[in-house]
Amino acid sequence: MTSYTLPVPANPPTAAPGTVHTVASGDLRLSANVTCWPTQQQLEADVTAAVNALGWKVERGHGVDPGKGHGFIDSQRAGIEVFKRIPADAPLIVVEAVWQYSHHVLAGLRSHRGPILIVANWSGEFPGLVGLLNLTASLTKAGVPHSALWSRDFTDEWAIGGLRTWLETGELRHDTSHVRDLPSLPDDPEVSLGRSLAGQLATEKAIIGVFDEGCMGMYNAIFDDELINPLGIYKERLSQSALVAEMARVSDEEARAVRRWLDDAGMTFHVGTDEAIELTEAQLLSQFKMYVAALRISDDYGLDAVGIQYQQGLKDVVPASDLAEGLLNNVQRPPVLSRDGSRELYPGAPLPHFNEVDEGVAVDSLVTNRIWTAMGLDPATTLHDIRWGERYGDDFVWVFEISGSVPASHNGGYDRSYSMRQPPMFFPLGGGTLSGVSKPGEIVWSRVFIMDGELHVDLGRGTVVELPAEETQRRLDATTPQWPIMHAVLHGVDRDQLMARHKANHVNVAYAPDAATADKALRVKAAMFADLGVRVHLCGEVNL
Ligand SMILES: C[C@H](O)[C@@H](O)[C@@H](O)C(=O)CO
Repeated sequence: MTSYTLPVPANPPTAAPGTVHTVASGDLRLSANVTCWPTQQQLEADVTAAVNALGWKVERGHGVDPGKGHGFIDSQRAGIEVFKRIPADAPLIVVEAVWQYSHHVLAGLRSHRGPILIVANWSGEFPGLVGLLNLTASLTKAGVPHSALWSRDFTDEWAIGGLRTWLETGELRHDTSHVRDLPSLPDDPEVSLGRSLAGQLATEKAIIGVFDEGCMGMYNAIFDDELINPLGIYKERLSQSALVAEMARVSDEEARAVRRWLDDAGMTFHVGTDEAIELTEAQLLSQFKMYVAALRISDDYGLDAVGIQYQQGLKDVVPASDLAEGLLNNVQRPPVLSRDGSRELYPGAPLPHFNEVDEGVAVDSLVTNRIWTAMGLDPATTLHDIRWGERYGDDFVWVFEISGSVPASHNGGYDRSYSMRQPPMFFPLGGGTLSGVSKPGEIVWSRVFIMDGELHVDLGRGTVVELPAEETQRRLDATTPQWPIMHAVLHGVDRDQLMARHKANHVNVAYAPDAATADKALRVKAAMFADLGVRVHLCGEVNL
């Protein structure tokens, strides 16, 4: 007998035959969970009907909290508690109609032994597909086997077939034949440029500034130092509190000068007076102070790229970081001087900004910035959420839609860019976007991700198409009208192939002036990443 207090072993529940368990991971923000709850209920009803029709029962792993007004797992702690009550060997479906924080369910999914399926509704209304892509990417980084499926309402043959396969075999494989490994590259001017830039980065090194790591549960977006240091990339860990402190040192006059510059450049600000639902002059002033402060701190630390998390803390202190982020990513931007007024900071160049401190985007933006600059191209780059998409004419046209800002050059300039108040359900203190419709043109798209403990990159080509104004508006209205939109057609990659393969909710894009130059830039990028030791995959039709 021992006198020590031993923990009482939990009595794990056993799986009932023919029963599928479901969970729903949610946002941390109550307002988002409450607003999106009816849509989630509809998706859960659709998925339950489909599973029942295949002869299986569905048991929801957690209840609805009437006090909160939703039934989402809304924290990591809540997720850990929910998973204690789910039989570890039962088939489990994570049902997502919303943007969700992957870490809410990661702990439970890591130790779950039964088959795991992540499903989302093919709808742009809320970022459920974006949530699915983050969770599958996070599980890929964590090495947790899983399958994924998406459908408008789970009544179509394709989705029902997929569901049946998963229920019968515990696994669902999709066609990813569009992906191939990079072949060895001939020594030509592009390959040689890629290799020299890789050599320079690895030896001279670069610093990415991270204002508070780990945004919105995006486990996939945290890149360990051990993985990025060999590329020559080092992190400077910064606190968002320091950003707020620096903002307080920026004068109103300096912030107003930023506004005057943007007004002169032709940008439109949709302002009002109601802080709760409209963009106000006070919100904008704060955002311009953040822009100046971010550049000053970046200069202090000698940063080569910077990322501001904004969520988990800063969203309750100051208006959105997006406007500052979009400005930083553009070559032409309001000048900012050092505190003593003696130097312009990062003159004539963007300071690559990686939204939501997505460190995969940080690595990519840095590499893109160097290649595009060396080739004499506009180095403005951004991430987008892979939000949704539909066919238009002969093409499947994606809605790439970042949650707040793009560099103005992607919209064709400041005079084609506008700022709207960020949606209150995600952004209680408001702040303006840097929005617009991305100009038609040729792009290189990419994603750096972690799989099997190594860095990988998917590279592909695409064309941004122009759609009639009413179709653009329909797509904006079907998603988040305040946010910047890109109508992207990916070359040789269909809808389901992208969804099945892409290991992130984010995709990086950069423009080239024509197809031949975009092909060349992609070749430089492939060569540079390969030389840095990143495993390069080509997706779809790529002219190497
Ligand atoms: C505001 C929302 O939470 C967005 O931030 C979310 O949909 C994303 O952008 C995820 O990348």
